[in-house]
Amino acid sequence: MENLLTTHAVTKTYGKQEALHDVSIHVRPGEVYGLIGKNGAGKSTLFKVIMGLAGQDSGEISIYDQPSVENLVGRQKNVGFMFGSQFFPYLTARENLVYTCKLKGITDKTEVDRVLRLVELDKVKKKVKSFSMGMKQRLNIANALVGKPDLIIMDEPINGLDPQGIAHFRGLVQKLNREQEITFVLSSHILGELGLMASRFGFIHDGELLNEMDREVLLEKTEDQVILKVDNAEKAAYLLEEHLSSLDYIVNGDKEIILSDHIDETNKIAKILVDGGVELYKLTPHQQTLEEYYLSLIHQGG
Ligand SMILES: Nc1ncnc2c1ncn2[C@@H]1O[C@H](COP(=O)(O)OP(=O)(O)OP(=O)(O)O)[C@@H](O)[C@H]1O
Repeated sequence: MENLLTTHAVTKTYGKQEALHDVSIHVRPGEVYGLIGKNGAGKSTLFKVIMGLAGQDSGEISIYDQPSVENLVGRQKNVGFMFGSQFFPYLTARENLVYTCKLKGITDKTEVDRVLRLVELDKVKKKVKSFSMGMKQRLNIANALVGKPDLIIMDEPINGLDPQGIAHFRGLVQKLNREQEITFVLSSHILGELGLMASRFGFIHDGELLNEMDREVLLEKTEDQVILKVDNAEKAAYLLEEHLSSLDYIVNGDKEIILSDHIDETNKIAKILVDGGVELYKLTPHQQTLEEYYLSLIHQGG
């Protein structure tokens, strides 16, 4: 089986608003797939369509290489889904999970203990209302783990977590991925948050999938740059274009230029600018961040 989950050219409109346009994603078994897109990009809609909670206008969903149009119940059984927390605050984690088991028709009495142990909530007795955000998130994962799904989909799971909570969440996802062989699809509007966690990425923007790529490829794309602070960015750009070949740069405001090539020639660059009468305040080497790469991807439209 090459892909565990695929969407084939899925399109979905709400009235006149096209939330998804021809979206095809490919999630392979065993990977942690990060779906990245800013607010309103279509992430939640795609997950709802995958889970059968919203109908698509056209296109298909396949899970385990099976077109799942007819098999909605099977789809929901095989996939653990987290879409915001919907727990009873006055019940404990265990009591909430007993309820989930009932909803899913699971009669195995050991299932609640199994999932509580996996997320390290088995010793916690207090009610969910006094849980921290991090504990609620672990309960969310436990909830998705009920019934031993092979695939867990989580919409914006990192939203609201502090750095320690994010680190714990990351460790848990990686452990479940490795030891329980669970495939994850996680969405975020911040690439950096999933940068350390996901092995593959899909970038969605205005309802369209711009690109899918492995993490190694993504990391190669974050390139070395040089940032020039000058008194006149427009004039500096003109001078550099005149003296250097194949120049890749962005003028950022009136006083800044971000250069992506000729970065080993900083002496030459400084001389061109100074000789041309541009005042050079600062020249700083810079490693483009994942977030900056993502913004440039959106800017280019793919
Ligand atoms: N039930 C709905 N009725 C009408 N429009 C909707 C509905 N749900 C989503 N949309 C619209 O579809 C587009 C995609 O929304 P969606 O919620 O899927 O994006 P998202 O990437 O999950 O963003 P967010 O993180 O803000 O939820 C948006 O323009 C949104 O306004």
